[in-house]
Amino acid sequence: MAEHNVCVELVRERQKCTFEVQELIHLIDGGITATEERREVENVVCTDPRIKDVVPEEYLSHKERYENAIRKNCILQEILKKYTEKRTWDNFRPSNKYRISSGVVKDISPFMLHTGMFIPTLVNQSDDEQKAKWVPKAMSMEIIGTYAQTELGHGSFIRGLETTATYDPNTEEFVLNTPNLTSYKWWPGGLAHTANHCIVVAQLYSKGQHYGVHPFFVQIRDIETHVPLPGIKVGEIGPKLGFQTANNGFLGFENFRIPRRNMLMKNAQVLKDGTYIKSKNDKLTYGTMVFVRVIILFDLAFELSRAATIAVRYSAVRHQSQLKANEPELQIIDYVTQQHKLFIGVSTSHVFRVVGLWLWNTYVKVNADIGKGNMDQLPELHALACCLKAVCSRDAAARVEEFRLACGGHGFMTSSNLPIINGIVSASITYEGEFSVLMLQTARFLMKAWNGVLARKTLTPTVSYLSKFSNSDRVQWANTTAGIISGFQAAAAGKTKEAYAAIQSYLKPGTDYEDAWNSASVQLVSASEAHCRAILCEISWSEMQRLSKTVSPNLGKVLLELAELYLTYWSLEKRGDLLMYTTISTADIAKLQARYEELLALIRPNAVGIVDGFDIRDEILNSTLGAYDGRVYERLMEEAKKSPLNAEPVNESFHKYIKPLMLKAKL
Ligand SMILES: CCC/C=C/C(=O)SCCNC(=O)CCNC(=O)[C@H](O)C(C)(C)COP(=O)([O-])OP(=O)([O-])OC[C@H]1O[C@@H](n2cnc3c(N)ncnc32)[C@H](O)[C@@H]1OP(=O)([O-])[O-]
Ligand SMILES: Cc1cc2nc3c(=O)[nH]c(=O)nc-3n(C[C@H](O)[C@H](O)[C@H](O)COP(=O)(O)OP(=O)(O)OC[C@H]3O[C@@H](n4cnc5c(N)ncnc54)[C@H](O)[C@@H]3O)c2cc1C
Repeated sequence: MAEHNVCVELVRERQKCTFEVQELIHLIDGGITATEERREVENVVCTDPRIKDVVPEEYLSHKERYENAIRKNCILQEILKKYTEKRTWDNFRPSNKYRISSGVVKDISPFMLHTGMFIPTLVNQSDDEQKAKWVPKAMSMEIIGTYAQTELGHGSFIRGLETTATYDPNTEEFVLNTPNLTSYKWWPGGLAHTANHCIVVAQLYSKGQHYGVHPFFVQIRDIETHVPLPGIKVGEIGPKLGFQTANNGFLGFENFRIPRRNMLMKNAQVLKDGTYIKSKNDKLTYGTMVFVRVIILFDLAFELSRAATIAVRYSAVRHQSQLKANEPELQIIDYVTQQHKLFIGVSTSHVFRVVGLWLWNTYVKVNADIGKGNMDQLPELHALACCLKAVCSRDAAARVEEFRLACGGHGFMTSSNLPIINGIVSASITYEGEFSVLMLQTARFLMKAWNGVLARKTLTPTVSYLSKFSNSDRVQWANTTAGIISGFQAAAAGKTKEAYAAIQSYLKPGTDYEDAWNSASVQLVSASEAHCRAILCEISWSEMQRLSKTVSPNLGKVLLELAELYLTYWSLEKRGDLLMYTTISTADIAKLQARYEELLALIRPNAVGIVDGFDIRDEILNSTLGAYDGRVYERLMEEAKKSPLNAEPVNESFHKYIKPLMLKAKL
């Protein structure tokens, strides 16, 4: 980046920085080589002239926008081939390399579900023979797929799906049907006009018996002509709050036949004669969702880092109002209320990344155990993935909205990119398991764990703290990071105990457990949230502490400040809980508040350096407000001039409508 074009405010901010930004970049990427590899890919893609839009995508019609997204994503796939030649799914791990997609289209890629869910499902749910047949074709994009589970009538309640796959032993085929309107698949990304294959989750019937939902590999369009195959009704579901280029679709089947071996058979099988062989655990069918819930934490960390970069750089460039008479207007980043809006979002991005890595490692370990036939840790992984996905997506959406508000009016401009990021992040609260639904899954686990506490059993690692805080005494508070973590655990234990007690109190004679559960469900969600916050605080603090020891003292100090800010911010937010479940006093809270303000001041001089550490190229930020050089006003005007309305000084609607209206007014 040419430093001479950079605005004076950002030059000054960068001079103030107390740590080596490159070191932070390498830490986030996972090493120097990873940074170099990522930058190489980004450089090749972002400098390809075919990728640059002449007309910004938001001015295109819905149809043009999709076509443009497809054109550019095909170029991306072509370029990426060179870099992913040696890649097999076995060596997959979350990486910053994949964020290049945001440098190609501002909104979501129509191929997102192909890589994000179609391939992972083929890899994790097919038997070896199926894998060998399908995975290479999917990896090379010889076939393009999606994941079709949700229907018009059911999304959360998977057992309620209505699409049927009925086995016909005479032809050794499954017959797929969507018997009514509500059984139409609805939502899958890329399903409408992009994919020629999909994983269809359908109710399995064989020999007159119903065996629940199972995944099937289904070709829906002709490979050559792309025309939907006979018996397939497919189309697009229309514009949404975001995800405009994701090509979400609907899909119906009318006696559509697929070979028996198109049922994904790693876990359960249907033999030629229709005999059903049960899976070791029927929840393994839900495996792709667990995988994606884990990966979502990295996506959220990335989207937060984009929004943070935009809002922090803009706040350093923007001047507004005088703090003291006769003095220049302040950079808005110097208002402490602005720092309060910004820095927690910056720190949250780091927290999600490090907790995401911890969750990923847990996922890999549990999956390896499952491979050896040991399912013991699956419930704990499921409970963790559910609450972390739910809480982190909701927090990320709140932080992105705060970043948008922190940019005042300009944050409302599409050209700031904050509205598009907002759409992307808010969708994640709903997809892959809706917030409350997932929180209640974790609550189920917590209720079982509380039964374990009462029976004095040894609990699994992530809930073992419940035993420690099982009595009614308020926990001794200490104004230290260890004290804060312990306070959050005490709150989680207290809320778990109360939700458990609430269920018991609703369980009067004649009341079903399910009704009592429903009556207590607000408290159950609250217990899940508290449990999740305890995990976020404990894991992020221990991980950031560990990382701080692997870097230079200057960077280590910054990492710890960010981690402590996160803990302190949430202690203040949740002071009510802490007052209920610990001995925290108003004087302790005042000390926390003072420390929080101290941390804002400590982070302030490094704020621009810290977001530079996310190392997000301008083409990936896509923002008039957040570019590296800080030329905010020039960019806003340049982008405004691209409005098609500015192509002519007088729009024809004046002569057609406004002038006649004015003339009529004269009469
Ligand atoms: C880019 C955008 C892409 C988006 C894509 C999508 O959105 S794709 C679409 C994404 N769609 C969604 O995400 C839909 C969200 N909905 C769901 O995932 C499920 O319907 C459900 C989990 C809510 C309920 O399922 P259910 O009615 O079958 O279950 P139940 O409540 O009766 O519990 C029975 C037992 O099973 C356990 N268990 C459950 N799941 C798992 C698991 N994954 N692993 C392990 N275990 C699991 C549970 O803990 C319980 O154990 P317990 O306590 O008895 O020991
Ligand atoms: C942008 C986007 C992309 C998507 N992509 C895909 C895709 O590629 N493939 C795919 O298959 N699906 C996809 N989906 C669908 C998505 O997975 C579902 O929308 C999601 O799982 C929620 O289900 P639902 O829409 O049926 O909501 P509902 O379940 O109808 O939720 C409505 C309300 O009911 C409440 N509710 C429901 N059940 C319970 C309960 N048991 N207890 C308490 N409250 C409850 C919810 O909390 C919510 O407040 C996508 C959705 C979006 C928004």
